[in-house]
Amino acid sequence: MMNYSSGPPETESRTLPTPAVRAEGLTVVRGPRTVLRGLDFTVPRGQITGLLGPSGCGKSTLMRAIVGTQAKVTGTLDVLGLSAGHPTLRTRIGYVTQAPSVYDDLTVRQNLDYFAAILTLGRAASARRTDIDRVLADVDLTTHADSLAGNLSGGQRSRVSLAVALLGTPELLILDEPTVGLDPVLRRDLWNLFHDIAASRGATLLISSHVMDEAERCHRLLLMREGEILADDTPDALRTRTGSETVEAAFLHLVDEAAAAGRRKETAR
Ligand SMILES: Nc1ncnc2c1ncn2[C@@H]1O[C@H](COP(=O)(O)OP(=O)(O)OP(=O)(O)O)[C@@H](O)[C@H]1O
Repeated sequence: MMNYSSGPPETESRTLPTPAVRAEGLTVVRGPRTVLRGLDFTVPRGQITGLLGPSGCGKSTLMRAIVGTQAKVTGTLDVLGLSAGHPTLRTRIGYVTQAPSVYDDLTVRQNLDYFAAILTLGRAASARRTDIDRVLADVDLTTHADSLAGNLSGGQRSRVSLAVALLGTPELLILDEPTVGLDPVLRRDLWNLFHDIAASRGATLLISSHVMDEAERCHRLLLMREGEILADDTPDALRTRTGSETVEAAFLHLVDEAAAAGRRKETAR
């Protein structure tokens, strides 16, 4: 079983003053529904934190709140020591949504140049080119730089989206289900890339997934269900605490535990 719970990122997080994300009583209302209910958690710096839970539990909503694009957010939500949505966070956070934001009729390099120009208005083309060459190498797409995005495979398109997010050398990367629909080899390659990014530049990655086996690849986990955090721990600690072989079994154990606690509360009324 993979174990990413020890090593340099842990050491780094202990020496840095503030967590990458700190939430207290975080609540989000969407339409008539309270989608996130009073969440308390932190995301440590320099590590990969997996945000896992079933479809519809509120992962994307939480990510949007952290990035600052979600309305009706109450409670405390600090990101890199500032209030979520603070204008100076714009270049310090990279965000990849579920739908790859790539223009099919542009080449990979043209896509990156377009987003680089938006990110820092008025920047010289030669400076943009340096950044573009760097992120192309980061995601291993240098040889596809002049291919039309529309002709790329699903995994390659995901890597173009990731390259866009890496343009500003972000301290915090928020990746919403980046491996969905990819084959096992591409998924493994992308996870290796995420670990490279965390290790080589000390970046913090918050990665959502509803595939529980991806949990084993994270340093820490936030397990969510129905708008609440069920657990905030390392994969090892979760397995040990619940006496489970896998994070999936630990998750199911916690779901049963929460349901039993709910029933006890009802009976006591
Ligand atoms: N615009 C909206 N108005 C009202 N409710 C919404 C809106 N968008 C999403 N929701 C609800 O908010 C809840 C959380 O949605 P969210 O997309 O955050 O979940 P998720 O865990 O990311 O799901 P998935 O894994 O399927 O992407 C869902 O129950 C959804 O129906």
